[in-house]
Amino acid sequence: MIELKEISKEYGATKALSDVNLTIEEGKIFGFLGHNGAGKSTIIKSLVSIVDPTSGEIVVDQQKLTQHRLQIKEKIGYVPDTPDLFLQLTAAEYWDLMAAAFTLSDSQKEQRLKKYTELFDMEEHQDETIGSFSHGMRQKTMIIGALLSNPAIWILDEPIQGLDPQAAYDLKQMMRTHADEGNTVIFSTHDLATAQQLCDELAILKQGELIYNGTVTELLNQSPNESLESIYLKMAGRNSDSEAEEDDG
Ligand SMILES: Nc1ncnc2c1ncn2[C@@H]1O[C@H](COP(=O)(O)OP(=O)(O)OP(=O)(O)O)[C@@H](O)[C@H]1O
Repeated sequence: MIELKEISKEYGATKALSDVNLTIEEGKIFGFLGHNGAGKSTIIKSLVSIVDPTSGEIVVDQQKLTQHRLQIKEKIGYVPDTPDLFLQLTAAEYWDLMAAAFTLSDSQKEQRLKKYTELFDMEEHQDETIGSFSHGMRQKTMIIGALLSNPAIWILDEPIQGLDPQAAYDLKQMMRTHADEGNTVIFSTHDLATAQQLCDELAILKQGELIYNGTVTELLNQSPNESLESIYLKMAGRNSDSEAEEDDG
């Protein structure tokens, strides 16, 4: 279980997160939704220790992140929002690096690489440099790297973006399977259909504040005759800003 307790983050004068409280259970797909700049990546980067919250606490399986960073990082597979990393390495070299970081045995590495490179049509491209790949191929390279350790917590920042329909379908299936096996899957998205299709639980952020936490069904039940898009835009969109209403009127 992951607990976010009163998490705030300031970047200078910008308040990216304001007192966010959340609990994320195992065996679930948990989605973050929110407009550009709402704070999704900041939460995700806080979970994977790239960003340190200004205040508050993250607790994973009863361990405080600040006190057990390494043990917690070992549980996590992370797919960043930009796959433009390690461009000089070949895909195989990148996966070797990930396998070494998680101290996988050769047989574990080979078995998992075979499975995932086949699934993502990457076998033929293993020895090409990441810099020569399309956006989607870079994304697949990062996804495979994150899965090599069979992580108990799989965190993906806008993972569907840039994937072709087949790869997007395969990734969504893998996220479902990974959660059904008892792991935690956390992702951010702008795509409401993906959120509706995948999320067991949803958090909506607006300007760093948590404005909804619950299931998609519960959200839809709040306004039975409305689509998720309409409900979401009323909550998180421009029309919910009093400033915008004042400007209009
Ligand atoms: N390194 C940084 N330095 C300064 N401000 C930052 C930094 N990273 C994020 N911010 C600011 O924090 C706020 C939240 O950004 P964040 O990237 O978490 O949003 P997001 O919901 O992931 O947005 P998007 O959907 O556009 O990726 C924004 O106002 C952003 O400008």
